[in-house]
Order: sequence, then C-alpha cells, then structure tokens
Amino acid sequence: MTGGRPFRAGFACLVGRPNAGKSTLTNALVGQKVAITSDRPQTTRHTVRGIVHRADGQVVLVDTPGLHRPRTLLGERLNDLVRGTLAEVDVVGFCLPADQRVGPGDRFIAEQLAALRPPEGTAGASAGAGTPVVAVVTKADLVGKGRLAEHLLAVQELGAWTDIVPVSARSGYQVDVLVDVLLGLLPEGPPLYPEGELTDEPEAVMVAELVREAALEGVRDELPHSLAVVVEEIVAREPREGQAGRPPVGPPLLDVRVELFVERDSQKAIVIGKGGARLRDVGTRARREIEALLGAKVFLDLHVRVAKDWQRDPKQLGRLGF
Ligand SMILES: Nc1nc2c(ncn2[C@@H]2O[C@H](COP(=O)(O)OP(=O)(O)OP(=O)(O)O)[C@@H](O)[C@H]2O)c(=O)[nH]1
Repeated sequence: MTGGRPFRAGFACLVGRPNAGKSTLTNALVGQKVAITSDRPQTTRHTVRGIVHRADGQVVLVDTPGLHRPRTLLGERLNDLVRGTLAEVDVVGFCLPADQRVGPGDRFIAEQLAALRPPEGTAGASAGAGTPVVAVVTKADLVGKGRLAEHLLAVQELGAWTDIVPVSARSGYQVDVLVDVLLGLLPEGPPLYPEGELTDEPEAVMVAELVREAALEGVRDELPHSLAVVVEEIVAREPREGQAGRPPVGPPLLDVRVELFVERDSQKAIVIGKGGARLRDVGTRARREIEALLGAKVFLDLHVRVAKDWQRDPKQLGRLGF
C-alpha cells in the first residue's frame, strides 16, 4: 500500500496500426530503449515487454506487431500472436496517431477489440467483464489543440473505450497520466517482476532487432518485409591475460554472430552494397547499439543469406523464429 492505495500489477498491451507510435510510447513509458522504432511500418516482429515500475504499481507492457489484415502467412502468424496476446492481458491501449485521421485500419482494429468484450446483454457484459480498452491518442505534439479535439471526438465515436488519453511520447506530455489510467485498470497484487528489470526479452531478440533496424536504414522501400535476422550466437571471449600474472585487462568482449535472411539475390546485393561497403556500415552502426545494450565490447559478425520466399514457407518461418 502507498498512501492508502493498494499496489496493482498486471499486463498491458499496446495495439494500433503500423507506425501508430507503439514502440516509441513503450520506450517513453519504460524510460529506456527496449522496442525498436522506425519510420516504416511493421518493424516490430517480436513481442517485447517493457516494465514500468512505480511506487503504487507495476505495468508489464507487451508491445505487439501492428495488427493488420493478413496478406502472407507471416501476416497471419502475427495476427494470431496479437490476438493471443490481447486475450491474456489485463488492459489494452489502442494507439491512434493524432496526426492522421481515423481510417479503415483503425476501424478494423476497433472491430477486433470489440470482439474481446462479451456480447451485449450477457451477464459478463453487465458486470463490465472483458478486457478494458483505453484509447491512446499518440503524437499529440504534432497537431494543434483544435485538431486534437476533433480527433478525440472521432476516436470517441469509434468504439466503447474505458478511457481516452492523448499523449506525446516525444515531449512526454501525459505519459504519466497514461500510466495512472493503465495502473487503475490492473488487478491488485504484488509486483510480477523484481524492481530494476526493464524487459524480459531475451538479449538475442533485442540484438536481432538492432541489426534489422540498421540493415533496413535507407533501403526500406526496396526491402520492406523481406529481411529476417537471426542471432546464431553470443559468446564471451576469453579475457586477455594481464601482464606478469596480473588480472586480465580491458572490458569484456563478446562475439556476436548474426545471419540476415533475404528472399532474392538482388536483395542480398542491396544489403551488402558495393564491395561490401553497406554491410560494413550496417555492422558499425548495429555494433555501437549492441555494445550499449549489452555493456560490453562486441565483435559483430554479419552474414547475408538468401532464403527463398521465407515469408510464405512455414518451415522457414519456424527456423527464423516466427
Ligand atoms: N512527433 C512524434 N513522433 C512520434 C511520436 N511517437 C512516435 N513517433 C514517430 O512515429 C514513427 C512510428 O513510431 P513507432 O513507435 O515505430 O510506431 P509503431 O506503432 O511501433 O510501429 P510498428 O512497429 O510499425 O507497428 C517514428 O518515426 C516515431 O519517431 C510522438 O509522440 N511524437
């Protein structure tokens, strides 16, 4: 109990169409880079959890890939993943960017979310059962007050939300308010994770996301969804011997071996670049981020392979971790 308020803890999930600002908001809520942001849709392939620790509660955030209409097998799997996640969480935050009008993509998600509620007139419905959904109007910093008010009205008409909260992950506007609202909808109970833990995502997945982000930089139009990244291994190198029997010197060094899978030879050429220049560049940028993440010096070994039509092949999807 803090100030008479019971401690609350539970799972929250942010959904929204691609580019709605879910990953950026997750980072703002958690206060550290855990999910990967990009200017392009559908970069969040994995469910990444961030944990918000507060004196009066704990929100375990599950950041899902954008809900979208299935087009390829990969799309279907993502949607299954999303629906499975939604059914398991205590509260859903539905992100709708303020700088874009409510569109068909938002309506599609609103329908999916409505399906989480028990049908009208049933005992469950009257008892308020079902997963509460908070409409989160993201990127509020990008629009003026008038436009924001208009957008809030449009969002209100879109569905039966437990609450509507405008936020800006960029400026920090109302991020705390959103935490308050989410916390209020969680069950009373002890913390689910020890304090200080920000994410339980295996390091390898985060490393893969960093490499994927670096590899897509500047070539997203050519390789939108045709790039999968697998971390083959992360191993510590033997520390260098200290001189004359003194303890080993220098920071720890990790060998990180990563495979990038594309679908066609032409895409492989794009990733590698002329004389391997682009891949070296990708490696340098990714390595810096990985070193920051793992707190160690990293030797990053990148390999590019062609796995034909991996998006449509269940066996390949399994191998690539989907
Ligand atoms: N100005 C502004 N830009 C934002 C804000 N939040 C996110 N963005 C930008 O919007 C773009 C998309 O943000 P993401 O967080 O990657 O969106 P997402 O919903 O996770 O996207 P997917 O991974 O495709 O599902 C990025 O370029 C962000 O920098 C915000 O509060 N203000």
